[in-house]
Amino acid sequence: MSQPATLTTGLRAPSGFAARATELTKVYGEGETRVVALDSVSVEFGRGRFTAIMGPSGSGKSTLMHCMAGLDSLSAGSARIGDTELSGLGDRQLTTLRREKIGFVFQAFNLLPTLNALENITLPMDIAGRRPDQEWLELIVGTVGLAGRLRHRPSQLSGGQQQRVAVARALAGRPEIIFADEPTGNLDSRSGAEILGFLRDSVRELGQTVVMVTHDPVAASYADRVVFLADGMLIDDLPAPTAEAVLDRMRLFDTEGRTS
Ligand SMILES: Nc1ncnc2c1ncn2[C@@H]1O[C@H](COP(=O)(O)OP(=O)(O)OP(=O)(O)O)[C@@H](O)[C@H]1O
Repeated sequence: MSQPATLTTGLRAPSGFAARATELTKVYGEGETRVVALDSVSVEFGRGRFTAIMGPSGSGKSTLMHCMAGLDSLSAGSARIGDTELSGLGDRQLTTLRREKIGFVFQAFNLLPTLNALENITLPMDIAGRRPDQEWLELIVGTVGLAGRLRHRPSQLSGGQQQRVAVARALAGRPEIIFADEPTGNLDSRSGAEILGFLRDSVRELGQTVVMVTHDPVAASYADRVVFLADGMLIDDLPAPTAEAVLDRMRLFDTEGRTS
C-alpha cells in the first residue's frame, strides 16, 4: 500500500519486523499449579502491518502480548521490539522501552479521569519529557475526530470517544508498535467499527504497526493477517482475513478438537 510521504515522516519505512518472538516460552507456577501459557512460540509482526491474535480463552493471547510488550518476563526464548532484545532488560529499562517504543490501547480505555482529552493524549510524552509534534498531534486528533472534544474529561465523553482518546494517545508518540488488547470489547458495534477503522487507517495511511488481541472475527477482519493460538502454541496464520474465513478457521479448529 503506497503511503503519502508527509504522513510517514518520522516513522520507519514499513519493512522488516517491528516485533519478533523466537521460541518464546512462558510458564506460570510450579508443581501442580504449573501452566505452560506459551510453548515455544515464534512469530514476527511486520512493520507497517495490522496483525490480529485470536484463539480460545486461555490459549495464551494476553500472555503473548504482555511478554512482547515487556509487561511480563519470559521463561525461555527471545522477544524483540525492533532491535531491542527484551529478555536481558531490567525493570527500569523495560519501563523506558514501553514509554519510547510502545503504544497501548486497552479494553477499559485506561484514561486518567482528572485530565482532559488533550492532556491524556500527551501524557506519555509529558512523562518522557518529549515535546509533542504539533502538526502530527493535529493530524491524529483530526483523524480520530476529537477536535471539538479536547477540553472534555473522560467522564464527559462516550465510551467510543474515550477509546478514540486512547487511540490518539497510543499514536501520538509514533511508537514502534501499538498493542491493542480487545480494544472494542466495551463498545457498541458502531463505535467499535470506528475504532477498528482508525487502527486500520493508522496502519495504511500513517505507516503504524498494530497488533491486536481479539475474540471477534469481524474485528479480526480489519487486520492484514490473523495468527491463531491454541494451548500456548501458534497453530495457524491467515493472510488477508475476511470475517467468514476467520469463522471457518475457528470452526475447523473446533471440529479438530483443538479448542476449548
Ligand atoms: N499470572 C498468571 N498466573 C498463573 N497462570 C496464568 C497467569 N496468567 C495467565 N495464566 C494462565 O496462562 C494461560 C494463558 O492465559 P492468557 O490470559 O494468556 O490466555 P488468553 O488467550 O488471553 O485468554 P482470554 O481470552 O480468556 O483472555 C491460561 O491457562 C491462564 O490461566
